[in-house]
Amino acid sequence: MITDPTGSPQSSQQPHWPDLATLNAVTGRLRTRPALVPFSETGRLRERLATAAAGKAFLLQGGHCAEMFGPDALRQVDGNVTVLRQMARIISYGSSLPAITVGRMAGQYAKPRSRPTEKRDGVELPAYRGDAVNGLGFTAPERTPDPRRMETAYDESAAVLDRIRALTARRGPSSGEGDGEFYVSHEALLLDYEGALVRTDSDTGRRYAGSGHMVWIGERTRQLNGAHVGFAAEVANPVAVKIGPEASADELVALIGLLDPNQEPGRLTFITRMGADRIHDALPTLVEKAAATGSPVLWVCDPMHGNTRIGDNGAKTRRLSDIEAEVRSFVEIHRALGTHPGGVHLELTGHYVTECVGGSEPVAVEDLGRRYESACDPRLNRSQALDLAYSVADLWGRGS
Ligand SMILES: O=C[C@H](O)[C@H](O)COP(=O)(O)O
Ligand SMILES: C=C(OP(=O)(O)O)C(=O)O
Repeated sequence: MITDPTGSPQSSQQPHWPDLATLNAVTGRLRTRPALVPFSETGRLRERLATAAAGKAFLLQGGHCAEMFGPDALRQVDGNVTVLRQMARIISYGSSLPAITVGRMAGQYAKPRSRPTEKRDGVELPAYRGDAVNGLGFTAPERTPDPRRMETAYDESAAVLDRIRALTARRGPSSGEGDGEFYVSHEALLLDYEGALVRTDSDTGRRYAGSGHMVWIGERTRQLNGAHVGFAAEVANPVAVKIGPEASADELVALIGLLDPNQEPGRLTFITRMGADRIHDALPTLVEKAAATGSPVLWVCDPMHGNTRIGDNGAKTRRLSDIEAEVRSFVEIHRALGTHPGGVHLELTGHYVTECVGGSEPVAVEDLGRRYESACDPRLNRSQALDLAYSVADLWGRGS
């Protein structure tokens, strides 16, 4: 696991809020706000994911690496929803499986970082940790964590959800089955925010993360005794855990015991992010040992996070060919083991950016500086995302 140099193992990757009085006031106000998503929708997503775990549906999860605040970001929602729905149709058609579409949207405002600070020209400042924590601008005031940003994150999430609902409202009998269904997810990283938005369903008495339909725990925060796993264990949402190449089978078995002790289909997803060059060594044992527990876990491939490289200009990039290779290996491994490859988890945008290399409208290494707009990690642009959707449709279609 990637260790965290900044926080205690109990609650790693948390900001050092300088103003605790404001923090308490903000979390107090957040506790009075309604959940952002209805419990009924969250429950329905769990049912949908159960079908994916059984090999009868496909999970398409994707969106920005880091969502940002403001009108530009809100305008980009349309492009992201459109590309995800286009991908879902391509994949569904090619694989003959219904696609469950889940945005990395309406809450993806907090980022784990490899290093607590960033240095430029001899100046060292706190690293950007997502708009819910601090600003991207490289100045001391911008980079100082500000708890009031968590309230903005709530308001921005609500605005994004409104826009998604407007875009996905059924338009009549010609709209395909499931077209009105679009779910949202994000990394449950910022415990002050997530904790303040837990709500109890008075009908069932179950506790839900009210910040989104599905939440995941990142590779850097999945410590078995950590606060993030503890948080996920307490809520009834579908939860996912990112699994990198250093994970041990014992850790996965322990995560199953902690997060899905009753082995309920649709509850737990493992999102594996191994890297194209490591997946063949790392994944098979993990899948075999987890499957041996009888767990109905849903296996999803994130082919982005294990394939990040640093380009000549110092910026992070990813090659579409590596991304496709990891997805191909993921499918081959699951097919060989008799388990189900359940879907993909992607960083993408519906807009034309030049952050990842390759594709049928190729982005070359020399193009990377042209439209590199991500606040954190490189995303597939619309054309690359559609290229990948065709490869995925072909891979899943061959096995059906
Ligand atoms: O999106 C994921 C992580 O936040 C990201 O990969 C960490 O990036 P860093 O290594 O630049 O901190
Ligand atoms: C940080 C992320 O991934 P990981 O935890 O797999 O590194 C992410 O998906 O934003």
